[in-house]
Amino acid sequence: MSRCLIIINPVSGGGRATQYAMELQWQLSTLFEHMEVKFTTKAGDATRFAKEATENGFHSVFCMGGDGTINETVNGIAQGGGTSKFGFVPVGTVNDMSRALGIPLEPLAAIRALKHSKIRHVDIGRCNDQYFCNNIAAGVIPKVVEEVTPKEKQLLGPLAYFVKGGQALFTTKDYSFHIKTEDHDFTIRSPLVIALLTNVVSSFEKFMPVASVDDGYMRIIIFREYFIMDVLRILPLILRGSIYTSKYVTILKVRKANITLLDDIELPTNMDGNKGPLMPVDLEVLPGFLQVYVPDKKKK
Ligand SMILES: Nc1ncnc2c1ncn2[C@@H]1O[C@H](COP(=O)(O)OP(=O)(O)OP(=O)(O)O)[C@@H](O)[C@H]1O
Repeated sequence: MSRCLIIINPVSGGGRATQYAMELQWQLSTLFEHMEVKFTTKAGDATRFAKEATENGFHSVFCMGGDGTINETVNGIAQGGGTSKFGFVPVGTVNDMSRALGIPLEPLAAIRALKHSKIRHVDIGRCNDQYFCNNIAAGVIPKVVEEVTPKEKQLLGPLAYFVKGGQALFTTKDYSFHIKTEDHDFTIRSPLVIALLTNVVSSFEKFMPVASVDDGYMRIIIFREYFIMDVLRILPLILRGSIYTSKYVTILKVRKANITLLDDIELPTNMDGNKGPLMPVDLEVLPGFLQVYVPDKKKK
């Protein structure tokens, strides 16, 4: 009997998820004989639910939420052994994973697209003993991203992160990182380091156009030290999609990396929009690990 679990975060995207719960159940009832629905009540629930379902042989685990809920659910599937297939309906503010995978940003369209879906084997990253689907960032931006309030998200959508991130760029604070990969071993001062698996960061779909979700690599993007005046040049480059070829970043295409902070401070990271581990981080790409439902244009 094919079983699936649906995990719903009732607070994602300002509480939008619950209004689509029935529609999602109805859609999946045409694909699965047995369905369970679980609502999260706190951080960590989605990971626990997804881990249990994967360990118990559920064919698929779906979640409805933002990138934070997706991250938690994928962590659960990975911790449970990775056998369950993964699907999601985006109801968050930024929805980077939807953008990277071509899943409609409108929840009803994403639910309907499940009918004409196929499985794509997508890379995920391991960071210490956790997993990420899109990015892990350390430096000036992650600090302020955590300060974006639900009200700001509701009012401004992804722009809330852009405004805060833009403000953070004006904080020209640099950190000393030691970066070691298969081919590199060096120390560098930088205000912001991002390890990225896809082409999208904070809704900017042209951030890393040369990357794709299943190329088996992550890009380590190291922002160079810059001056306040440079910010006015950096922001348009990010918007235009040409930051990755600019003089403001160094990019390493790698499968593994170890990033250590040499300054004697605690620097938090941000992982797929959630609070990530403290430095140092040990990173590794797990190529094609996650089996994800994505729209199949041919079937449609
Ligand atoms: N019932 C709950 N009440 C409060 N927080 C919850 C609940 N269930 C889950 N969470 C936490 O909410 C966090 C944020 O969720 P998520 O990222 O999915 O939505 P969002 O913040 O609205 O979207 P975005 O990241 O795009 O801004 C998750 O990391 C999760 O730990």
